[in-house]
Amino acid sequence: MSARIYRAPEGLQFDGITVERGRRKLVTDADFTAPAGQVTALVGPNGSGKSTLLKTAYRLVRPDFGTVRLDGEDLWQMPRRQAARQIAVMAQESQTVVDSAGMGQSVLDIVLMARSVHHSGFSPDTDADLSTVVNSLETVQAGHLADRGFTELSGGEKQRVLLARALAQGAGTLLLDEPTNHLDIAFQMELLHIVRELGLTAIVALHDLNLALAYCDYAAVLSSGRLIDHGPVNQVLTEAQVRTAFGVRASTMTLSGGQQTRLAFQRLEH
Ligand SMILES: Nc1ncnc2c1ncn2[C@@H]1O[C@H](COP(=O)(O)OP(=O)(O)OP(=O)(O)O)[C@@H](O)[C@H]1O
Repeated sequence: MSARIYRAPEGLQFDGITVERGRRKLVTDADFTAPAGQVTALVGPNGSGKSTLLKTAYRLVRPDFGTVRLDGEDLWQMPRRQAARQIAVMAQESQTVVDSAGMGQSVLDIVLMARSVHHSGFSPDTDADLSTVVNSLETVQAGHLADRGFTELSGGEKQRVLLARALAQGAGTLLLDEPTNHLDIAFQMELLHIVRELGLTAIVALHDLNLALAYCDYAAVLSSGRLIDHGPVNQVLTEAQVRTAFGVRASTMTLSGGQQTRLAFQRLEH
């Protein structure tokens, strides 16, 4: 199947990205642009390469081939701090990393750390930093957690704080790897609503295809490390594509007088 390639003049562009480990290709020649100011869902079965592809954009995994560009500029050629000012991340491992680094630290301290990318050396936090942090916590309805210790929070509370931390970084691009883990259904929807309302360039790795349909503008589908489709979410997350990518029977339902679609799933009988 040929992938529909949408190229935007600006945004986050993956240009022929290949990641290898030994003789194995984890991602093969991935080629798409997450358009500026839009939310792109990155979907695909377990192990299809979603996290690996996102890691090439937040500079945890250097691509063996290809280039990741932000608004035309090669991300891997930028100074680290410049890249960090432009791209904020909420990764799957963020909870563990912050848990071990944040022993004894308050939520406020944890979120304030995100502002360090705007400081040179050890310059102190400013009132503007504090106000950004308080606003970010309030945006994710976690203002009441500010004085609590991070490690004592529930999984869902930690996810909210990590989203606040990503927002407090003040970057124009957000990368969220399965951000709805641990969240109750109301806050799963709230989180994606918040992300969409921000108007930033965002890529969100998601397993829930209905959340992708409800809150994302675009979708990119990975299967065995290859990008098999990309485009407007309603044109990509179809019954046929779900069957191809996930081996699952999907039936489309329409909502809001036909304006929106959702999917119901059934196991394929072999
Ligand atoms: N450092 C590594 N060395 C070797 N293989 C790796 C490494 N990191 C990931 N992989 C493999 O690469 C493949 C893609 O992994 P990745 O985590 O990117 O998938 P994913 O689509 O995010 O999966 P999931 O939905 O389960 O989180 C998997 O088979 C994984 O085992």
